[in-house]
Amino acid sequence: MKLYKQSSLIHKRDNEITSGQNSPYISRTPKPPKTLPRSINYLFKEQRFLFILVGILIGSTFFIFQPTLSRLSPHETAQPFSNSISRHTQHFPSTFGAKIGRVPVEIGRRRLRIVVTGGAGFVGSHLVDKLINRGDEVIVIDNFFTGRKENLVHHLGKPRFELIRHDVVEPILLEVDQIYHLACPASPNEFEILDCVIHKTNVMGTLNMLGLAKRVGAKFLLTSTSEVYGDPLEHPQKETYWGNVNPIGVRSCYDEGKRTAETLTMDYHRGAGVEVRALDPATGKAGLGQLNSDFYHVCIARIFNTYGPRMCLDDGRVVSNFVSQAIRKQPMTIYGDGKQTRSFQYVSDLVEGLVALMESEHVGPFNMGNPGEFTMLELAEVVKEIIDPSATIEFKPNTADDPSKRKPDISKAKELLNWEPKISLRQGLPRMVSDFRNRILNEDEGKGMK
Ligand SMILES: O=c1ccn([C@@H]2O[C@H](COP(=O)(O)OP(=O)(O)O[C@H]3OC[C@@H](O)[C@H](O)[C@H]3O)[C@@H](O)[C@H]2O)c(=O)[nH]1
Repeated sequence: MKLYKQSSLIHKRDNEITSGQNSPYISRTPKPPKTLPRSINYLFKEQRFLFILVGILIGSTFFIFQPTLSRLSPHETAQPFSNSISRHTQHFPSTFGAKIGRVPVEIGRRRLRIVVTGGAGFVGSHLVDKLINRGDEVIVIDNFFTGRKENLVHHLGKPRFELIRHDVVEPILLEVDQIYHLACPASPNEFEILDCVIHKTNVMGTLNMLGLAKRVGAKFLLTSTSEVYGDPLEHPQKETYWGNVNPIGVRSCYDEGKRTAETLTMDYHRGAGVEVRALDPATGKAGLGQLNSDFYHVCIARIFNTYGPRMCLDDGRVVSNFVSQAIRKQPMTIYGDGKQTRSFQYVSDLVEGLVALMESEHVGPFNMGNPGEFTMLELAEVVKEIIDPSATIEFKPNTADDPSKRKPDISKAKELLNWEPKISLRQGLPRMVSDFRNRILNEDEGKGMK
């Protein structure tokens, strides 16, 4: 009863305030119609409605701009490769000022900082294109031994791109999430003249990049080669095949160098979770066990013969040689009897495979190549068909230890990475030919850029 009286008193006072002529609030608060329910009346009183509107406005402004802000400063909150598994997330293929969707933060993908060693080279520069286009930050390390600035000229000046002249045989410290390690001359032409350099690059360069990955907690991808199978006795080659390599031959700097690089990579991988015991100098006995808890996430791709735009015109590899020769109206040089086989993969297929591997949880090694197999005589016929039906061929002695056949078994990559090449030789060659024609026409190609 007493309560009822009090509440009716309050109610009465309320009515007095809202309806009293002398109240200081009266002139500012719009008078709600008497017929509205009490809760609506309450909303209109004392500018409550205005405050609610302002609150909604501030809240929605935050959600509109938050994805943009998180894209502009990703590394303050960087967790090493925590977001690298992103095949099902949305990418933002834009630089500053370009379209950035109004997407809730959880759906957006954090921008990664990625280093590509050998990024000014043929394969490296195509990989850089892919990473920049999907919205990541890319640092290229290249000593320009075989790489060319011209391959990256379209990225120079972009805020998400950096180019460092550096030889990977020297250590370097960079805060990155992923490392694609491609740096190494890869043409048999270079194997004989750069043998020590190639071996050193494969061993020291890989060690340095693995050390960097370990130190900053980055994921590491090694680009190895089909050359680890040597002159294979198994055909096609599966990843389980150990190879048939001459350890002291003219190609061994590359073959054995890459085999060592694979070994080092797996050593680092196996180092994760291993208990490390040091000898106690005082007692000479094993000291306290210390669990090596670092997570060395590595993966290995074994790359088969690859071709495409930006290959060096005269690097000595068979596809670039035949294409240049046919365009220049010179005879195509076939080494040996031309019956040796290779499988040729278009560069964009390889780039897709490398990215799929990096984004996966698999270590590999994975063969990456196009299983279509051609003799060199057949390849010459395809080049004739596409460039010049009147092109001629010329036989030359073959080089030592040349593998007699090679064709990848890619069932492992198909199954685990859901990857397989899409572009056939007849589809890919014309794309390379137009790039070669332009560069051959331009006599100063590359010279002014170095
Ligand atoms: O003008 C030429 C050049 C090469 N060839 C032959 O064509 C075949 C392929 O030779 P390439 O030099 O293109 O490539 P290779 O298969 O020998 O080595 C390549 O293997 C895989 C990659 O990792 C490396 O880029 C590279 O070492 C060889 O049998 C070679 O003797 C020619 O018949 N004529």
